[in-house]
Amino acid sequence: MASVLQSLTGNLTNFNNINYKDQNIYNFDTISTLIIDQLKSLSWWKLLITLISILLVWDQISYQLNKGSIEGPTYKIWPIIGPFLDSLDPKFSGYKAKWDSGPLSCVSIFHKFVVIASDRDLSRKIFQSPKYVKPCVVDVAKKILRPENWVFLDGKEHVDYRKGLNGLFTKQALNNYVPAQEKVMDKYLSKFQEISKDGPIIFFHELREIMCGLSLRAFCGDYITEEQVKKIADDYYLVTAALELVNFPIIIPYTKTWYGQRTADMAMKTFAACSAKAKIRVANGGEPTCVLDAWIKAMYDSKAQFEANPGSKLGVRMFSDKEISEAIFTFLFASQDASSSLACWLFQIVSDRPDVAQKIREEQLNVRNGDPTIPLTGDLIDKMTYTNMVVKETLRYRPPVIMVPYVAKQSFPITENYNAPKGSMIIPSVYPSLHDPEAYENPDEFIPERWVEGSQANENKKNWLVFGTGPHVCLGQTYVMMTFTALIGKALLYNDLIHKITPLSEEIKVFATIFPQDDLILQFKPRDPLSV
Ligand code: HEM
Repeated sequence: MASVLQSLTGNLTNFNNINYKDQNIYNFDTISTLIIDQLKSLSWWKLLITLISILLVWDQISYQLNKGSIEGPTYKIWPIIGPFLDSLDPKFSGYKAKWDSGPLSCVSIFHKFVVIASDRDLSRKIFQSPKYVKPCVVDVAKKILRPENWVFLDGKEHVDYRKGLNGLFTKQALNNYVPAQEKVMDKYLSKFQEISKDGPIIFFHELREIMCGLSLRAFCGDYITEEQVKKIADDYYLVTAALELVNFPIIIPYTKTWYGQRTADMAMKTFAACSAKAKIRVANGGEPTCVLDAWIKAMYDSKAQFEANPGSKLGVRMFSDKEISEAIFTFLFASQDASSSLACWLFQIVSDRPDVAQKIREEQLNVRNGDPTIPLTGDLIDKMTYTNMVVKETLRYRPPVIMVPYVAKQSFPITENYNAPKGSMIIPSVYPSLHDPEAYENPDEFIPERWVEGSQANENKKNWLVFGTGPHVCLGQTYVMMTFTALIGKALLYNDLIHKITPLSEEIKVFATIFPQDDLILQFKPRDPLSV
């Protein structure tokens, strides 16, 4: 290294010693010639080492320039790559250390400069600044989700498209999907009893499967077959793996991204076929029972209104089966990991707290007037106030999405003193706001009662960043509250949940979202739903 520096500084010193004035060589051509001559005089390996040295110095300088006054390592400890190796196996403790280091902190990985906001108001500002930021997706996402997919729209185009989707996830629309979802719940809850009859087993994969089943029934109703649901549920983790933040941007056969793309293509083909069937059924007057029906009905209704009144504005245009299938895939993509995370924590938390489980059971029987066989409806779920608070507290205590990556479209003045450079990744964090002692007393304790109406937690609405905020706020948040309230209620009515607690149960594993490190070892033991 010493010889490298000598060679580098030696050549630069020679260059400086030239008396330009005397030789009257101010012009650019002459200087360029000089540099080329100097470089020519180097052997190839000296040249290579010189270039590498320049790159290393530039890497550190550009890091300093981007970092400015915010928290972060004083210099890049690992030149060029930065903490790349850590990012291959992200640790929750690493994120926590970053949040604790200051309201804004940074890291630099290869050429990517990353700014992390831990402060509530700065995080909100980022979420709500579509002028400066847009959601950041890994390069390969456009290939897997397809470049024309709506999730890549930005600004007004995104807002307009979103307007057409919001109606599919309102409470009123969701009520129509509940009966199909209840069938999925019943089927899987029986299966859970069966597969764990000999004692607690790992439930991580089982819960991912039921989540996929619930979503796909809500999205595609009975147009999708059991086998198709099973196939997509089994293979979906390949998409998650392909879309990890650190992944190779080119799709090479038999690599993670290739398997991910194949799975996505297979799922979209299935959804396109479901859409074609739904179009026929809805055209024949079928009432909506799933997202596909509701969307297609909105298209037909708009078309009919427009034809009756040609001067009017077309509300919802007709979408092709391909476009619909891509959008449905994004719903699955957005929901699958976060819902699976919530499912794991929710089942773990209620299993470990018999008092909470008991209160849920009492409420479940009460809202059904003592008849556990009463079918689920939106109105019934509305009455499950305590169960709903348990779901909400789980989302606060263990928020599935701990931070959301955005990218700066232009230099972004996040604070008076700090401008995040254009092209940097800017990450508003969710977790710290949800564990802020000023909003939530004893934030590291699980207290469902903190959500009673008028309470401090309920009043601190600005801290509730579980589903983001701003133009990209989660489309499925009402769906999440309804589905999980109904699911945990039914599960507890009909089962004793036995959790095998291990030293890793409360440790947090990061795999896109967060999970208990031991993957949740659980048993579903049948119980008489009438016994309280
Ligand atoms: C526990 C479950 C879930 C959590 C914690 C969650 C959380 C989030 C978060 C944090 C965002 C980013 C918001 C932002 O950038 O401001 C988001 C976006 C989104 N979520 Fe969810 N989500 C969940 C389930 C679902 C489900 C079930 C759906 C089903 C439709 C869904 C659909 C979406 C969509 C489509 C977006 C992108 C919206 C856009 O870009 O306009 N999510 N979600």
